[in-house]
Amino acid sequence: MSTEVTVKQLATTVGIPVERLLTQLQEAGISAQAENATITEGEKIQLLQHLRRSHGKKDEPAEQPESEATSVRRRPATNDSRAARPSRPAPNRGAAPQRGSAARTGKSVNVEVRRKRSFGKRNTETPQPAATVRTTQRPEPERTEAKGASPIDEQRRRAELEARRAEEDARRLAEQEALETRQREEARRKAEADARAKAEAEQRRKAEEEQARARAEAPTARYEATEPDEAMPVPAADAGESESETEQQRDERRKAAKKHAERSEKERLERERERAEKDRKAARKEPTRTKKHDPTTALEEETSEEAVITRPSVRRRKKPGKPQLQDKHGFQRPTAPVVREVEVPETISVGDLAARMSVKAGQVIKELFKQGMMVTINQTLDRDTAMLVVEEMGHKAVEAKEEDAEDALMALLEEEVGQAEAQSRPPVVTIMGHVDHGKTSLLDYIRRAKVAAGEAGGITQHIGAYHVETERGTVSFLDTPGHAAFSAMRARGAKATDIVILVVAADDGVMPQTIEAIQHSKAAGVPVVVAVNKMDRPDANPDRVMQELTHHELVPEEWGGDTILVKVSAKTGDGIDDLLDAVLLQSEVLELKAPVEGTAHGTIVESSLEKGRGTVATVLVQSGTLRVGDMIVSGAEHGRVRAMFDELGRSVKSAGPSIPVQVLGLSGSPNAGDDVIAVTDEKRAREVAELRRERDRQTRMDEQRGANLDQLFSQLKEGDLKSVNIILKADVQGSVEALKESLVKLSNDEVKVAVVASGVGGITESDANLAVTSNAIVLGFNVRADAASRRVIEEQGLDLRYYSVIYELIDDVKKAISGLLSPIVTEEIIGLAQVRDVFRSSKFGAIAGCMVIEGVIRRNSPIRVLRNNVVIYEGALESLRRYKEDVSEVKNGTECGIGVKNYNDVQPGDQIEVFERKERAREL
Ligand SMILES: Nc1nc2c(ncn2[C@@H]2O[C@H](COP(=O)(O)OP(=O)(O)OP(=O)(O)O)[C@@H](O)[C@H]2O)c(=O)[nH]1
Repeated sequence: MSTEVTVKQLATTVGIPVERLLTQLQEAGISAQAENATITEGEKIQLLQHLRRSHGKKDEPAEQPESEATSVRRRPATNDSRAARPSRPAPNRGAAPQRGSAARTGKSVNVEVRRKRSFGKRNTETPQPAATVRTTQRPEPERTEAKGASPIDEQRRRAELEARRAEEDARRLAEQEALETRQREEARRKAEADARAKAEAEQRRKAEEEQARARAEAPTARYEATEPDEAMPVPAADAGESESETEQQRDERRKAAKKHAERSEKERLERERERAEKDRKAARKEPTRTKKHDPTTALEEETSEEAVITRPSVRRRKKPGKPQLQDKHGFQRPTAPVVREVEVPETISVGDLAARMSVKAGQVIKELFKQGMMVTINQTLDRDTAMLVVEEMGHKAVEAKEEDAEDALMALLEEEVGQAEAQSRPPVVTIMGHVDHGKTSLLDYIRRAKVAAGEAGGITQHIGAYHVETERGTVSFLDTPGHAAFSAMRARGAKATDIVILVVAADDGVMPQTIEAIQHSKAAGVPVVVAVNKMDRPDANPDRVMQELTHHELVPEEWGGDTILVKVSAKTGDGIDDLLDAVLLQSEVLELKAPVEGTAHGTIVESSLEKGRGTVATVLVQSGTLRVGDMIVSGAEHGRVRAMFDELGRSVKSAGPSIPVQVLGLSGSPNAGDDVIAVTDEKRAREVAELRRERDRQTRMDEQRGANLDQLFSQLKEGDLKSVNIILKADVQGSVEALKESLVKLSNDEVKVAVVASGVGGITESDANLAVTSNAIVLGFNVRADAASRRVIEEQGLDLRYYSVIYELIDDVKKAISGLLSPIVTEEIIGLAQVRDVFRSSKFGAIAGCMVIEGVIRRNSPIRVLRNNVVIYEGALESLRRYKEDVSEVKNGTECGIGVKNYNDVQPGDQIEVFERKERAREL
């Protein structure tokens, strides 16, 4: 590496004009005439020495001891009276360590300052250390003795200036060298890169040429094959063929290569552009996501999390969308009809049913129209109709199992009963038997009260319940008219009876209703205790009774069977204690138990509406304890227990298991056999009651429709089949149930008996209208038709009949449908009197001051007392007076005084009906 520089370069380095440098060179004796003349290293030193000399500096030998780092020391000694201060080092010099030796003699201080300059570091850093070293080897007048203030200072300043300049020169030279080196290095690298690029291009071109040649012609290929290892001279080898052709080919190849390069470049640029675009998008998303994750506030964080969570989910949803779209054109209509399983609740609206079948409501309406029903979209359908529609429309209908308020209540009750501790309870006994075999007399004897005597026709009509305390224990009795009410209660799911006492008159033996009673008892799984009654009668034949009973699988114990049989007389009371013993023994065998504490649960034995008292329901408590103030739900009714009475009319506060009580407070009359449940919550009671009411309404509608359909059926399809439609009203629910059951059973192969409607209370206009539409006979049992209904009945020519004896009513219907239309004795009302006031007479008791409003009142005719169109008493007249005179009859529109025999409870507002038994032809 040469260290020679031109004059111009040196002038530039030193920072002086070229002319001046040339002059200085000439002065120094260096022969450099032009600016591009070279100056050697030696000449540089020569110039330097000349310059120093020209500035009056002491000439120092050029040869200094060689060292990597030259130290220049200065030891200025002063005898300054003041404290000597170290001289300030030049800014571009390294900090020199100061070492002061403080030798104080009197007031004078000797200060020695030593400076040290080091160039070693720069030398090592510089790529060309030789030049630098040489430059730094310049002898400098560093050691100067201070002699006198002014010349010494001047000399030092000059020396320092000179040194600085020399140093500057050296630095510039070093920098120049470094710059040159860098430039040379760069040039070299560039040359190498160019050469490499050229070689690569040449190589590429050669490869392309080879390929082209290989494709083009074989001779060329052969030619090339002769000189395979000559890479660069290939074009020259081509020149051997034809110069112009080669040139042309080369141009073409070049063009092709260029095109190819351009295409490659274009593709590359395209790829880069795409990549850049992708990166740009990613960069755009990235800050958003990081921003969302930035938890500056809790709310923001939450929001951002939501966004982060929802965003991919949206994408996820979107992704599968694409194939779906692609597949869309492949959609095909289903080839087979879709059959759905439709759950049908108890009631459902047309609209809801359509929705469950996934069809339009119009289709359901159309279907129903086809079946003869005009409905609207909001109309409610019962389950049967809805299921029929579902099946008709080709779907599968299943009954929906719904957990409604009633189910929930029942579940709760079962749970409570299951948890409560069960205790022994009294047996509940039902007395059954044939007519007049002595059921009422037996119960009466047991209760020590005379009830039988006052009953109309000598037959039990009201279904009651009583409990009696005997010396041997408590027994509760249900007094029912035969087995009809018993079976009606059973039909409602009530199992109120534990033991049946089957009364068989010893003088009469087993009769048809005795057999029916046995069958009902067996069907219910209730054990039977036989009471062979009327043993006091001389013609009593208990053996015959036992004999007949064995035909019906009741074998008495004394004959080796397991049936307890007790011979009694309701008249004399003989054997009654034995009968009660037998009942209690049977109950012990049955181990009857029920929880005493907890929610009360029972059964309605009977219920009726009484003026001033509202609904009066006889409830048999079966488990728990019913208390006054309890909220109860019974059938479709509910209410709070206002008061409770026992069978003797005494007010009671509570009733435990197996105890019957009369309950006041229900919202309406429930049916015999309906359950009674005490609930804590009135809301729940109302819900359950409403649910059941709606169900009952639907059932009634079905019943009505069924009756009409039957009639239609009998008229249109089977001309031979006759249907007798009946509307039945009675004074108490028990009678309604018993009559209904008996009437329906009268149906035979030729005639069908249908009870279109039935209920408790007087016959109303609505009943009459229903009778018109359903072409029904109206039967009143101990009830009467009000004025409005009578008008309708007369206008329409309907058949209205009143009865006060169950078996008369049933027999009438029975005989009528059996074709026994022989004239029979019937009742005919001949007069009606309205009670205006009641007077007390010492001789006759209560005397009713009346106005005859219909017909005629006759002295010797039987009468009935009506209150709110319900018969409350039946008997005879004690007295009939007009102006204190006894008269035999009083006509319509006349006032009179009536005394009722053995009855003193007549009240103003009551009606007294006078009737006669007349013989007339059957109309049924
Ligand atoms: N001699 C005698 N007569 C009796 C006895 N038990 C009942 N009677 C009479 O038999 C008749 C009918 O008695 P009831 O008690 O009304 O018979 P019932 O079975 O209740 O009749 P229904 O209510 O119509 O089912 C009455 O006249 C009673 O006086 C008895 O043990 N001996």
